[in-house]
Amino acid sequence: MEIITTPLEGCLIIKPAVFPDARGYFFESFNEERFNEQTGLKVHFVQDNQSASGYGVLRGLHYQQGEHAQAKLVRVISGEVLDVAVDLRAGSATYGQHYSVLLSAANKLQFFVPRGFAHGFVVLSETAEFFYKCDNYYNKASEGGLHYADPALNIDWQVPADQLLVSEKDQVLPNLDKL
Ligand SMILES: Cc1cn([C@H]2C[C@H](O)[C@@H](COP(=O)(O)OP(=O)(O)O[C@H]3O[C@@H](C)C(=O)[C@@H](O)[C@H]3O)O2)c(=O)[nH]c1=O
Repeated sequence: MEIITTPLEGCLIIKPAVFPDARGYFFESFNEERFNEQTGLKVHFVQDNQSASGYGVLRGLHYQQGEHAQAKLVRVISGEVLDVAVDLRAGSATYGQHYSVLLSAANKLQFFVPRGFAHGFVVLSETAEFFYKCDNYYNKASEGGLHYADPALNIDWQVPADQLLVSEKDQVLPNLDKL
């Protein structure tokens, strides 16, 4: 497993060690001891989530506030998505900046998004199944979000605007300057 740092401190790309053979492939999709040893973190995930979406579905940008904040380890089981993290850590040198990474069933990359970030993704393939671990439980009352098309974020979602499918909840999320 390889850890690749990104320009946003704490956001990490994880490249698993894959063992292909005549039958197919094998890899450890998560090993807590190895993950914490190689990242230097002490993360303990308590909830796994999975969603399925069609082309152009954009989920985000989401976070949970305060004591309910979540770090996420995300990956794609089928298809391909553009995954995005936005730095919302007060006082961070990269506050308001985002990082995007292509995650697919083919590249098997995982993306670690620390607490203090908003997270979202858009589906680039016909369909995609998305799987992620969270280090804190879902808490509806503490949900927060940021509008995906906020000009201040300037995120290139790689899907034409008229082909995006966004939930009603996500369509009315505020821009960064209203947080
Ligand atoms: C996130 C979540 C949702 N739900 C419920 C609430 C709702 O009825 C239904 C769908 O919820 P949402 O519309 O919020 O699902 P979705 O838009 O897929 O939300 C997710 O988006 C990505 C980008 C993230 O980063 C996640 O943390 C999460 O916020 O599932 C849970 O029961 N547990 C959970 O952990």
